[in-house]
Amino acid sequence: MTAMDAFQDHYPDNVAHCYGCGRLNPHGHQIKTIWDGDETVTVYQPEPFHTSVPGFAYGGLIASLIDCHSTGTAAAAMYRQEGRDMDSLPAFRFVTASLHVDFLKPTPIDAPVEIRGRVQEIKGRKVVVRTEVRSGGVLTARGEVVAVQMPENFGA
Ligand SMILES: CCCCCCCCCCCCCC(=O)SCCNC(=O)CCNC(=O)[C@H](O)C(C)(C)COP(=O)(O)OP(=O)(O)OC[C@H]1O[C@@H](n2cnc3c(N)ncnc32)[C@H](O)[C@@H]1OP(=O)(O)O
Repeated sequence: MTAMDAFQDHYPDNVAHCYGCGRLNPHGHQIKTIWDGDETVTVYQPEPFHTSVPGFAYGGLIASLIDCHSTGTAAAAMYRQEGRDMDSLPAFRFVTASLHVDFLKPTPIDAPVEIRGRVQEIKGRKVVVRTEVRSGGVLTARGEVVAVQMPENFGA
């Protein structure tokens, strides 16, 4: 896999500024998510400034990674279901309707974090994604996101 295979590299410029996943946001996490069979995978290295308790990552960072991993997974899953390339139009754009996180153990800050996602449900404009977060192979958090296709009048 090359970096250009990441879902986020296919986001149109007008939705590529998200703090978690936008490749055009120089201050953001710029996560990169790919397929691994029926699962999706993101690997992210926390920075020292993401600290909560010294030695461990801030929970908001973990939530943010789960969030954007899941909205990316939702878009990719919809393209896959339709048998379409992620660059094809019209674009499937998803926003977060609901984000649930269970923090099971502290997540070390000095090792890469791996997030794996699975699509639980696709129904109309809604995709439910479940995720597991691991550090050094240890499960530290679980997430569930309800992602909904962005309406034309988003924010109106
Ligand atoms: C190449 C790919 C391109 C990809 C582009 C990527 C873009 C990158 C962007 C990065 C983003 C990064 C992430 C971010 O940070 S996104 C920023 C944070 N999120 C927002 O600002 C979203 C704000 N909310 C809204 O705009 C609306 O509420 C939305 C659009 C979400 C739904 O309002 P809408 O009127 O459209 O929905 P509906 O009523 O027709 O319902 C539809 C279905 O959804 C279900 N539902 C709704 N709400 C909830 C809820 N709270 N819990 C559980 N389920 C909920 C509902 O039951 C129904 O399901 P069902 O009953 O049919 O089963």
